[in-house]
Amino acid sequence: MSTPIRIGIVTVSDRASAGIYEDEGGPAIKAYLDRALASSWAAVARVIPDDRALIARTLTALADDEGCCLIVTTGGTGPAPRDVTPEATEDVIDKPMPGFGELMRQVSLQKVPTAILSRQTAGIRGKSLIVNLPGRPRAIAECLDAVMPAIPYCIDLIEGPYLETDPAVIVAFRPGQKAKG
Ligand SMILES: Nc1ncnc2c1ncn2[C@@H]1O[C@H](COP(=O)(O)OP(=O)(O)OP(=O)(O)O)[C@@H](O)[C@H]1O
Ligand SMILES: Nc1nc2c(c(=O)[nH]1)N[C@H]1C(S)=C(S)[C@@H](COP(=O)(O)O)O[C@H]1N2
Repeated sequence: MSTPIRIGIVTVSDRASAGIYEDEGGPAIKAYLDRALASSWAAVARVIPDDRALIARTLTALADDEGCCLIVTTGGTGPAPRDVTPEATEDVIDKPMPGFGELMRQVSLQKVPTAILSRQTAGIRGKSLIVNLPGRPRAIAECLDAVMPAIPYCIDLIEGPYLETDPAVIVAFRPGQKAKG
């Protein structure tokens, strides 16, 4: 039996982690991936406060111990004093992938002028791709729609599992391969 594809979902929010409000971000990422992915996969979800060392430890554990090929974070990307998700991401990655943040800010700017306030980034740790999303739950689909087409091929390149998407939702682009569907 092949190992199931594991994807980390990390909500970074002081208030959601304290139970002051219900986390909508993590479930929105899971719902998005359930729609977009045709491969069977399992979510490894965490809800944690905006603490740089804890975020870094959580990302490391999901990549190294839980074997997640993709880790999507939500929250903590802005300019506020406690927003440190990009710093924690940079603490643990071997390789930055700046195109993700650039593209997500560009598409988000079509939706909201404050898109430039997000410092969201991405990078590779071992065989894991880490992608930051802003905290507002509605930002999740706005950002993932933009970067999702490139994610399966990125995971191929880092020798992760072969991720299939539902082409009715997202067409995965793999250079040299005809689009399916
Ligand atoms: N996980 C979440 N679930 C539901 N709503 C959220 C979540 N994260 C953020 N939001 C909403 O988006 C707004 C902006 O998110 P942001 O990440 O800036 O929160 P924040 O002000 O840093 O506070 P916190 O870290 O306590 O979520 C929040 O005020 C909240 O209304
Ligand atoms: N697509 C999208 N991007 C967005 C937003 C949004 O609503 N949609 N909110 C912006 C706002 S208001 C902020 S402050 C920054 C940082 O948000 P965070 O600190 O919750 O990560 O993301 C920005 N990017």
